[in-house]
Amino acid sequence: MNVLEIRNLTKKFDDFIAVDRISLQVKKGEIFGFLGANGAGKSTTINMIAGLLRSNDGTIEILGKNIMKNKRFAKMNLGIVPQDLAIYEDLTAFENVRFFAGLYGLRGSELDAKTREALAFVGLGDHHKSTPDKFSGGMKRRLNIACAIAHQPKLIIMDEPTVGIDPQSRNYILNSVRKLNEMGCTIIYTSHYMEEVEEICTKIAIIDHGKIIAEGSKEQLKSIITDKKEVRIEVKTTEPVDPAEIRKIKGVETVSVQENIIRIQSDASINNLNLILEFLISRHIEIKALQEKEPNLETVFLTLTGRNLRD
Ligand SMILES: Nc1ncnc2c1ncn2[C@@H]1O[C@H](COP(=O)(O)OP(=O)(O)OP(=O)(O)O)[C@@H](O)[C@H]1O
Repeated sequence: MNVLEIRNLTKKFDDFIAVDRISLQVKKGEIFGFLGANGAGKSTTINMIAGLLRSNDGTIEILGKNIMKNKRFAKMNLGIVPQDLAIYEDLTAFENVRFFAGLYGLRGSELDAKTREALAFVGLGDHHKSTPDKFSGGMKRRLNIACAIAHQPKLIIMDEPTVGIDPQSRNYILNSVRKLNEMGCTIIYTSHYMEEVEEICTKIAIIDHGKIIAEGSKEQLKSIITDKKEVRIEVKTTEPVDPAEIRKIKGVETVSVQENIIRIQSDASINNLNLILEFLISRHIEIKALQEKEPNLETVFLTLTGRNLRD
C-alpha cells in the first residue's frame, strides 16, 4: 500500500518551475530519502504535501486519499519536522508539544499522555518543564521532532533534522528515526548528509532542478555507476597538487582535493593506479595511505548531477 502517492506535481513561482511534474510513491514501512542540492525543490515539494503551498498541477494522496479533498484526514496522518525549528522559546517543552499535538486534533487526557510519550521518546522527559531557550541545538531539534510525532502520524516527513548539531544528538535522532520506523511509521527523510541517507534509507529519490532524476534502493542507484572506480589517497600535504594535472592522467574523470585527501574517480576499465602514483611521486608528494573505494551515493550524485551535494 502506498502511504504517499504523488502524480505530476508541479509548482511555478511566476515563470520559474521549482517542481516539475514530480511523480513518486512511498510504500508503507519505507524510510524514503529525498536527496537534492540547495534549491533542487525539496522544501517546495514538502510544503505542498503539508498543504502549506498550493500546487499548479498534479495530485497528492496520503493513504489513498487526495489531500485537498480530505484535509483533516491528511493532517491527522502526517507529521512534519520542518527544517527551520518550529518551537516557541517562551513555552515549556511540554507546552510546545501539547500545542502542536492539539493542532493535530488530540484532546483532553489523551493529549497530555501522548505529549508525555513523545517527550520521553526523544529523550526530553526530564526536561518537560524547561523552556527551549536553555536547550542545546540538538535538544531543540529533538523537541521539534516531538512536536511532529505526538499525534502518532502514519507518515513523518523530516526536512534536514540533523543540521548543525553535535554527533551525540545526531545519533540519537537517527536511532529515533529507526525506532519510529520499527513502530510502523513510514518516513521521508531529506538530508544534505549523504552518509546518513545511505545509512538509514531503504529507498532514495534524487531530485535536481525540480525533477526526479533517479530513484531506487542504494544498490540500484550504485549500479548506475558500476563503470566507475574511486581511489582515496591520503598524503602528508596536498600543497603542490594541481587537480587539473591529475585530471590529465589516462582514465581520470573527476578529482577532488580536501585537506590532505585526494579523491580520484576513474573509468573502471582503465588501470591507471600506477600512473597516478608515478605522478604524485614525481611531484615529491608523500603518500601516507591509499584505499580503493566502493562507489557510494556521493559518487552517484556527482555523476548524475555534475555537482557535489554540498556545493
Ligand atoms: N516563494 C518562492 N518564490 C520564488 N521562488 C521560490 C519560492 N520558494 C522557493 N523558490 C525557489 O524554488 C527553488 C526550489 O526551492 P526549495 O526551497 O524547494 O529547494 P530545496 O531543495 O528545499 O533547497 P534547500 O535545501 O536549500 O531548502 C529555488 O530555486 C528557490 O529559490
